[in-house]
Formats: sequence, C-alpha cells, structure tokens
Amino acid sequence: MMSNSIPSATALAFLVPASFVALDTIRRLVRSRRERKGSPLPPGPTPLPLLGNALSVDIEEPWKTYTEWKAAYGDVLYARLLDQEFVILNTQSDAVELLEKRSQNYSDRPFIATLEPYGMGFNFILDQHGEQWRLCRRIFHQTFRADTAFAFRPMQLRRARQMIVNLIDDPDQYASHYSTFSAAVALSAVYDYEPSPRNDPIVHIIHRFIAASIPAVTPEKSLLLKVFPFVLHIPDWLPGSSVKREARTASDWANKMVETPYQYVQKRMEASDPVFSMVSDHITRMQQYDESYHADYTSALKRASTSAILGSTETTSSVILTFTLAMVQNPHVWKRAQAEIDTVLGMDRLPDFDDRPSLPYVEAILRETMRWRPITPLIPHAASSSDIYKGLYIPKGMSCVCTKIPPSHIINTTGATIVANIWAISRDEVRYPNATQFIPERFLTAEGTLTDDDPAEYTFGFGRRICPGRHTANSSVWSAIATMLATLEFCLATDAEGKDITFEPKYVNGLACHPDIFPCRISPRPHINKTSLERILAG
Ligand code: HEM
Repeated sequence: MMSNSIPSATALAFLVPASFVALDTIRRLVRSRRERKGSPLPPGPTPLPLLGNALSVDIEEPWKTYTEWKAAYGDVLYARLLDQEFVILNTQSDAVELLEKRSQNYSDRPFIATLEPYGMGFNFILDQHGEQWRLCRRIFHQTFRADTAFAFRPMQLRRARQMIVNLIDDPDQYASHYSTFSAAVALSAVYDYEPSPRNDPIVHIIHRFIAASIPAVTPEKSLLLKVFPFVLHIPDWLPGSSVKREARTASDWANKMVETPYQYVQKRMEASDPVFSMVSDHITRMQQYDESYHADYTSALKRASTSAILGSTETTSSVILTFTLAMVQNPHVWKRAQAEIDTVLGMDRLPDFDDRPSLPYVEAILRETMRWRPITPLIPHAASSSDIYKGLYIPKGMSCVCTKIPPSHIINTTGATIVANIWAISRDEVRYPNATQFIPERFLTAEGTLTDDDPAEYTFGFGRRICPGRHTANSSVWSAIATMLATLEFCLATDAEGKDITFEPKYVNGLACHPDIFPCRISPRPHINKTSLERILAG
C-alpha cells in the first residue's frame, strides 16, 4: 500500500499544474488590484475561489447565461471561469466603443492551448494581433474587399442554382448540399477549383478536418491542454493518450487542407492552364518581391487561403440551415416571399443581383435569419493592455501556465477575453419585440421598404477583426435564399399515415452554431422542375 504522506507520481503530475493555476490566479488578483487604482471591475456574479463562476454558466450555451446576467448586473459584465477572465459586452454600443473605437487595444484573440497541437496554427482567424496577422489580412482583403468580391456574384448564383438541382435530386441530404455550396463558393474564389456535387476529394478533406478539429475548440479540451500539456507526450500505449492521437489526426487533416488545393493551383500554373483565383494572383504578385521574402509570403498566403475556406464553409451553411428551419416553422413567410418574387420577376426566370433592391421582403428574411439565431453568438477578442471604460477596470490578466507554446503566443497571452455577446444584442426586446420569434416584418417600414437596422452591423463582428469575408458571405447567403425561395417549398416531414412530424430543434455548437438536422420536406414549387433548372444552368 502506498504511504499517505508520499504523493504518487500521478498525484504530483496533477497537483503541480493545479497549483500553478491557483498561484497564477492569486498573482493576477493581486496585480489587478494594484493596477486598478481604485476603479472597480465591471459588476458580475460573485466568483468562488479558484472555480470562479464556472458552476453558474450554461456550458452548452453560455451566451444565454450572460444575457440573463445582463438584467442583474448591467451591460458590461465581469466573470471568471477558472483562471480565465471575461468581460462581456451585452450591447452593440459598448462593443463599438471598445472593439472599434479602441481597436488598437482590443484586437487580440484569447490564447487557446489546443490550436497548435490540433494543426490550427495555419488559421489566422485566431492569430494574435501582430505582423503575421496583418500580412494575412492584407492578402485576404485584396481578394474579398467589397469591390473585388463583386466579381464572384455570377459564380455564387450559378452555385446556388446547382444546389437547387442537388436539393431536388436528393432533398434528404439538404445539410450536405448546403455545405457543398458553401465550400464550392470559397474553393472557386480561393483556388479556382470546381468541386463535383458529390464525393469531391477536396471537400472531403475540408469536412474531415472540421470534424477532427471540433474537439479542439471546446473550452474543456483547451483547459486540459493548458493545465496538463504533458498529455501530448504520453506514449501511445498508455491510458490518456487519446488526446494526443486526436490532435495528431486533426493535424494530419490540417496539413492536407493547407497543401492539397495549393498544389492544385501550382500544378495548373506550371501547366500554363489559365487560373484566376486568390492563390494564383498572389503567387504571381510574389514574383515582384525579393526572393528572401518568398517564404514568408508563401506561408501567409497558405494561411490566408486556408482560413478563407475554414471561415466560410461552416458559417455560410449554418446560416442556410437556420433559414431552412425558420421556413419550415413559418410557412407564411416563404409564401409571402414567393408572392413578392413572382410579382417582381414573373415565374419564368430566377432572381439575380439586379433584382435584389426590388425584393425587400427577401432581404428582410435574410436580416431576420442573421438576427434570430446568430451563428456566432459570442465573439471573443482580447485586450493587450488593461484599460478603464466607463469608470470600470478592464483587465488584461490571463496568463498562460506552462510549456510547449510557441513564443509568438506567450507574448500575447495576457489579455482578458472581451466577449461581444451577439445573442444579447439580438434578444434586446426594446429593439426586437418578441425576439424569439421569426418576424422578417420587423425590418420593414409601414410602406414596405427596409428599415435602417441591419444585423450585419453586429453579426460579422467589430473593428480590426471584423469578418473580412462579409461581402462574399452576404452575397452567398442572398443568392442561396433568394434562389431557394423562388424554387422550393419548405414543409414539415410527414409520417407513414401522412401526419406532420413535429420536432423540437436542437443546436450544434461547432465552429459555428447551427440547428442539428431536423425532419422536413423540401420540394420544388409546382412550376419548377429539374430539367428547366438544368436548362437555366446550361444557359
Ligand atoms: C454568414 C457567414 C459569416 C458570418 C456570420 C461570419 C462571422 C464572422 C465573425 C463574427 C468573425 C469574428 C469577427 C470579430 O472578431 O470581431 C469572423 C471572422 C472571420 N471571417 Fe467570417 N463570417 C462569415 C463568413 C465568412 C466568409 C465567407 C469568409 C471567407 C471568405 C470569412 C472569413 C473570416 C475570417 C478570415 C475571419 C477572421 C478575421 C480576423 O481575425 O482578422 N467569413 N467572421
């Protein structure tokens, strides 16, 4: 039997990092008290020693807890989950004040211990606010800024129409068609790659990477690796090595995701096959720079291009899934939209971007879809220095305990996480009465024109980190939903006796938050058929 007074190696292995967390928390509290100079932290629920407020937060949907706390503590809240401090901004105006007007200080990201081990290091979405990020963002901007993204519109419409053909062919696979559509738009823009509608090898790599990396973004996995980084070095035959294997698999898929489409472009360029894409454009631009800069440029280009695929695939398809759920639950909405479309376009052509200003109800549906169930309910930034806002102390204050973390991360791991709570903004009952209901009319004036309220002003984020793909995203979502409304009907599924199958929607929190697959019947409108659509596509 083991003596009680001599801790086992395993107990030590757990005790040492736990003590680091405890000491670190105490050190931060002392330091923050010194730095505050009399300014209080934002109000919030009283934290327990060490655990902080971890036990009071809904782990599945923390945005709901923060929204409830708004009533008790106000618009700007402070909470601590274990050693991680959060300042939660529950209104758009506070998010604009800090994340936009003080963006010099609020454009970092919180440190996530799983990123490097799970192969997410290529992803500039989660990069710190520094030179590497700036170069990626510049490359990205040249392709996706408003005036250049305009050029993608014909491709986006064509892809949306192809999606309808796939939906008519195989309606039960609707989620997969949305995903293929979203990936296809991004792959066309970034690599000039046309994926096949089913079983495409590159789409397969993207899906495998996303599936393998989702465990990386869970807070518990991140905390585990932060506190016990040695689990990445446990031999494969020992219990507890599953995290290491999981990380290795995600990393392998990440590597394929970065290299395979990039090499596809390189090969086409070597074969003098004309290719027009973000990657080919920058490979050409790179030649004007000194050779010594090529390695950095290539690395930034690979990171920007892969981030574009990752940033667009699950987000766009999540919005279309949310839209489908709203249509199935609110048939009067798609019927009113179809009446608008038929009046403006007639029944023998499909909407294109010239029709967009004439279809305010379709636009209102898009806005309500973005508001009703925001796909990124919380947007995390990090403060690089502590600050005073409205007389409240906003701490930097998280520090990273331990080991194999690249120096570029360690330098910047000292920011409290500043969270824009998009859920709270979208649930503001003064601005959006009956906020839980899907009511596109809230974005229309009594005359039927659009109001000035556009949820795109908060659902795409804020300041220097605002979604740089937002113009492309907005056009993709519009082309998808306008084409779907013009061609499809959305009903509850029926059972063998013809009775409607009702269901309680469930939500999945992956890279974006979206409804889980639900039973529904998506069918062509009476005057639409596959042949006529294929004729339109061919023309
Ligand atoms: C409807 C679809 C989309 C939504 C709702 C969305 C939303 C967001 C949000 C909320 C952020 C974080 C902003 C912040 O930190 O303040 C973000 C970042 C980002 N998004 Fe999107 N996005 C969408 C589609 C896209 C698309 C299509 C692309 C690529 C073409 C893209 C690329 C990115 C990138 C690269 C970032 C990271 C920017 C940075 O950290 O500097 N997104 N997006």
